[in-house]
Amino acid sequence: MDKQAAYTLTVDGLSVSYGNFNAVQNVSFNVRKGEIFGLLGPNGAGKTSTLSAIEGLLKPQAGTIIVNGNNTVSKQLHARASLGVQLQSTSFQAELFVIEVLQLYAGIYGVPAGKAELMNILKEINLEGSANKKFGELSGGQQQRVSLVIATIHNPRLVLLDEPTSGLDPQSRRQLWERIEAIRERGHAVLLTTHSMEEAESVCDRIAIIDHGKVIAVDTPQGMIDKYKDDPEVVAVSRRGRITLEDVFIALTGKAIRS
Ligand SMILES: Nc1ncnc2c1ncn2[C@@H]1O[C@H](COP(=O)(O)OP(=O)(O)OP(=O)(O)O)[C@@H](O)[C@H]1O
Repeated sequence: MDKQAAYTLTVDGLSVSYGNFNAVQNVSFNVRKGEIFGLLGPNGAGKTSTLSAIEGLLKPQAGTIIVNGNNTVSKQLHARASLGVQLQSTSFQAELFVIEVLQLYAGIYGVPAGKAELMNILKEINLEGSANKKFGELSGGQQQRVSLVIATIHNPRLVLLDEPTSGLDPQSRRQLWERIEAIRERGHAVLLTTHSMEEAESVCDRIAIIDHGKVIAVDTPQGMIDKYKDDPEVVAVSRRGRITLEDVFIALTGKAIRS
């Protein structure tokens, strides 16, 4: 297998600007088939801008993005069809019943699922009892569970998740990790952003740390800990006597809170 075929996503030399401001600068990384890849970075680092460029919502100033073999510019529709994106819950119509939201998106993605199959999907996320509630009546975490199943309803090769577990209770977060791992088991890939170092260590096969629009490290979570564990700055920020991914992250990106 050639190298390119092993990758579900290739981002090469990506730059994104808003006016004169360069939010993403020459960012490159690959996500392999069957891999959960985490993009970590402080507030404003450029994570969402990177995801938006991969989704095709932002036009990059420079760089190439290949999704499942399709260039996002020259083969935009093919690239888009290989992608599942978790939408913010505010993107859904609050007045629709939950089952109708699923019906709507199954239709948009051309998934031939009848009511019984959609009810099964709701059962998987323990929301079968809410099928006839309005979407806007679900709690934030329940809405998030629905938005994840919608992102994966067409079985896409690459799923993009922007802070998928923020606001979820521990039970829902564990269930979501399991659903993300099930995507990997199908040989499909996940690119997620998170501020939870625990989440990155628990579910990500590899991570990239991005800061001020640039990738500063790419490795497995353990590989990153091993590489930096003796670095004096990492040791200095360590709080618990053993080096964690959070210690490495803070030492690499600095202690200052971002404006
Ligand atoms: N539409 C926009 N117009 C102008 N600047 C923007 C726009 N969207 C993002 N930015 C800026 O680009 C930078 C990167 O933002 P981005 O949302 O990609 O960061 P992020 O890493 O996702 O941050 P967070 O962790 O806070 O979600 C920030 O400085 C932000 O202010």
